[in-house]
Amino acid sequence: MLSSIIFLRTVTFHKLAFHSRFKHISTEKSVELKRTLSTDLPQSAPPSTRKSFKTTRSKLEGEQRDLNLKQLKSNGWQIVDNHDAIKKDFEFENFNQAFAFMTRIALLAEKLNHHPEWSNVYNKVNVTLTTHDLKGISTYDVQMASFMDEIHSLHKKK
Ligand SMILES: C[C@H](O)[C@H](O)[C@H]1CNC2=NC(N)=NC(=O)C2=N1
Repeated sequence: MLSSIIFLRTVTFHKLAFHSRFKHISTEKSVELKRTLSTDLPQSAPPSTRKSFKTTRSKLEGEQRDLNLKQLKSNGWQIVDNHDAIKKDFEFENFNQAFAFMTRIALLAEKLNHHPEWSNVYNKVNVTLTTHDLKGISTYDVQMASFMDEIHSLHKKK
């Protein structure tokens, strides 16, 4: 009788110890993972871009197009001749940083169902953005470009 009580107390103690240790790690890790994988723009991003992911997808035309392309050009984006797209080459400290950038963008691409045309060689990522369904540059391309510039500013070559 006594031995079974001692046995049960021991088992209970180890269970509680395991749970609290595992729970601590999982909470900490899950918070870190959430932050790393977030597709929300960092707090440093201009408030306007943070809200813009809620907008619908529409092809840029007229004055809206001119204003947005002017802003993108000032951030180093170029218009691709022969097809309505924007492009930019990003450089990072190393491959790890380049891949971390691509991982963040990939999560946004899946969230928006809007995917970049891109290539990566070591610490460089070359990006072209256009909206195939609309055969041109859309609001999603502008939002993705802004997000790329914001994430690049966190990882870029010092
Ligand atoms: C079927 C799928 O939803 C569509 O092809 C999506 C996927 N990702 C996309 N990405 C881009 N850049 N343009 C699109 O038009 C597009 N369309």
